[in-house]
Order: sequence, then C-alpha cells, then structure tokens
Amino acid sequence: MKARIVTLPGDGVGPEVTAAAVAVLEAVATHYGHEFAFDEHLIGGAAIDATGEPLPAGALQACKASDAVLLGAVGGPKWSDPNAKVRPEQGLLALRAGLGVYANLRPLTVHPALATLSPLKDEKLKDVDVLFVRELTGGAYFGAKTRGADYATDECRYTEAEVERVARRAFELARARRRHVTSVDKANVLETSRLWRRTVAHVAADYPDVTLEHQLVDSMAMLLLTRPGSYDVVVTENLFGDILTDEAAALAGSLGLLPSASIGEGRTGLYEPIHGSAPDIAGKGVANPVGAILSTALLLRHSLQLEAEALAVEAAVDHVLQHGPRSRDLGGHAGTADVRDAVLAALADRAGTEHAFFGGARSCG
Ligand SMILES: NC(=O)c1ccc[n+]([C@@H]2O[C@H](COP(=O)([O-])OP(=O)(O)OC[C@H]3O[C@@H](n4cnc5c(N)ncnc54)[C@H](O)[C@@H]3O)[C@@H](O)[C@H]2O)c1
Ligand SMILES: CC(C)[C@H](C(=O)O)[C@@H](O)C(=O)O
Ligand SMILES: [Mg+2]
Repeated sequence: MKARIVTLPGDGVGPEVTAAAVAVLEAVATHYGHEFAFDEHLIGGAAIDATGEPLPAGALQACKASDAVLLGAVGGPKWSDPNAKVRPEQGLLALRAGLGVYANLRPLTVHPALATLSPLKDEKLKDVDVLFVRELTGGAYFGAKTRGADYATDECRYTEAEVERVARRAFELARARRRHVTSVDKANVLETSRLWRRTVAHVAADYPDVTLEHQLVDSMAMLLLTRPGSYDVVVTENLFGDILTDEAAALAGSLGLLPSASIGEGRTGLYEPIHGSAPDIAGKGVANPVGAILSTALLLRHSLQLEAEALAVEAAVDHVLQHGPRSRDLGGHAGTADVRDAVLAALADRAGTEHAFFGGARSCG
C-alpha cells in the first residue's frame, strides 16, 4: 500500500528516537512491499526558533493531509521561561486539537525480561496488560486561562459529548479485550468528574457485556502499583491520564518504553512515545527508541490497517528486550542506534522467515 506519513521530530531526544522509528517504517515498507512517503515538518521549540510559532500553519496543513503523523517530543529548558509568551507544548496541544484526536491510547505491558527493573518485583507483574484511554482534547489543558499579578486560573471544562465519545471508544476497545472498563475521576470533589461519571455510566448501558467500575484518581494511583493486574481498559480525563501513564511506565521499567496512538473521527492518527524531550540525555545518542518504535506499530495497526506488519514490529522489539542490546535506562550500555539496528535485524529475520513460509504471497498486504 501507499501511505503519506508526516514526521515531527521536535526537540531534545525527539529527533533521535524519531529517526530510529522512521528507519523501522522504511524497513517494513521494504520487507512487506509498501510505499511510505515521509514529509518532515517543524514543531515545538525547533519551530519557535525557526518561525516564532510552535506549530506553523504549513505543518498542521501537511498533518491534516497525511495518513498518519509520527511525533518525537517537544519542549526543553531553552523555552521554559514561565514568562514566555509562546511555548513548545502549545504546538503539541494545537496539533492534537487540530487533528481532533480526542482518544489517546497508551498500552502498558511488562516484558518478562524487564520485570526486575520494575518497582514491583513479584507475581503481580505477569498479568499486567492495561490499555489507558486518555481523553486528549478537553479538560484543564484547553479551558480558559487567566493570569493576574498574584493569581492564575486554568478552567477545567468538559461537555457530555466530549465524555461520551471517548467513553464509547473505551467500551468498544474493551469488547476486543477482557470486557472490563475502569473509569477514573475525582467525583467526590470535582463537578467535571461528576459529569464524567454520570456520562460514562450512561454509555455503559449500551455495553451490557462489558463491566464498568468507577475509581477515584488518588486511590487509583495507589492501586496501579498494588494490583496492576486487575485492570483491562482504564478511561480517564486528560490531566489524570497524563499523570497515571507516566506512573504506569515506571511499572514497565522505563518511561522510554511506552508508545501511544491518538485517534478521533478523522482519518489522520497521531503517534508518539509518551515520554518527553528528555533534556538530561538529549544529543548523547543514548535515548531509548523503543517507545517511538512501538508507536510505529500502533501507526501500522490503527492508521494503515497493517496488522501483520504491526505484529512484526512488536515481535522484533520483544526479541530485543529479551536478548538485548539494552539502552541505559534499562540497565544496559547500548545507544539509540544499537537498539535500532537490533530491531531492524530482528525484523529482517522475521520477514525472511515469513517470506520463506508463505512464498512471499502476503508480501503486498
Ligand atoms: N509528548 C511530548 O512531546 C512530551 C511529553 C512529556 C514531556 N514533554 C516535555 O519534555 C520536557 C522535559 O520533561 P520531563 O523531563 O519532565 O520529562 P521527560 O519525559 O522528557 O523525561 C523524564 C525522565 O525520563 C527519561 N527519559 C525520557 N524519555 C527517555 C527515553 N526515550 N530513553 C531514556 N530515558 C528517557 C529522561 O531522561 C528523564 O530522566 C518538558 O518540556 C515537557 O513539557 C513533552
Ligand atoms: C508535553 C505535554 C503537553 C504532554 C501532555 O501533558 O499531554 C506530555 O506530557 C504527554 O504526556 O504527551
Ligand atoms: Mg505526559
């Protein structure tokens, strides 16, 4: 198949992990007979430096016209002055809103070979398979903001329609999994959470085959560490989802491991690792590219409907996590390029085996 993919490397380690992810997509195209055209644009601090804006209009236009967008990360100390008028993160929020990608899927599993890196070193880890569905285009991120001489406000606003559409996504996804949804809110305090809880319960009535439980976010933060194996699909609002998924990444062994897919009603999905620009290790060639590479698997699955190719990328990553080489965050010494090359080799092996087995018959997807 032919596909147009916009890449937005961004800042810090963003360009390093994005380059590794693009190499994997290029290899998939070669091994499986696809044509992927890549079109790189600026976002974040790099875009501010070049144009004064965190998301130039041309970049957003190119994203909207593409089949999928692959993003690295934005932000960094250079652009973090609290008095700055324009910030890299605004570019990312404008992109998410511009593409209308309201559902951010963040899968969490713990690779058995990495279990010793997790803060939980016991049986609890082996059953961990959680899909976080984070609402991505509403809440405090997008409400009105004010700043006075000695105060500031961030309005947190949700409409029923915004909650309903992300809740439906969560229930649909649960149907293809273990049919359990945990909705996380702060309904004991926040009005938006009471609207959230009521709306999710209303949606649940259309999915009698899926069980729904409600959980307050503070206790959820604890339960994620004490019984992570009890969760299937976890749906929550924007800010809670941001925080809980970094916590979840620690269970997996490193923030560098987790991928994400952001989808809406439009045809273009946005794919990015959940980590940031990691200023402390940027430019050293040591960032873990696995979160970005696994984001390409989600891109192949959700935007291009290439399930076999997505599974091949995931299997190649599994192989590398099992046998190494490992980047520093996983206790190893490998650089970004070493991990990339090992994934590419595992992918080539697998594609070779599939071709031998199927006689190349499925190579054109
Ligand atoms: N999607 C995004 O673009 C995104 C996401 C999160 C944070 N940010 C931005 O990134 C900047 C830095 O934020 P932060 O330091 O709080 O979070 P961060 O995710 O950049 O880094 C947190 C810690 O995790 C480590 N880490 C992150 N990614 C890694 C990788 N691939 N391999 C190995 N280690 C990795 C870092 O070295 C650091 O110690 C901020 O400007 C923030 O707004 C952007
Ligand atoms: C950079 C920031 C705006 C972003 C968010 O909070 O959504 C990041 O933390 C993430 O998780 O993608
Ligand atoms: Mg985050």
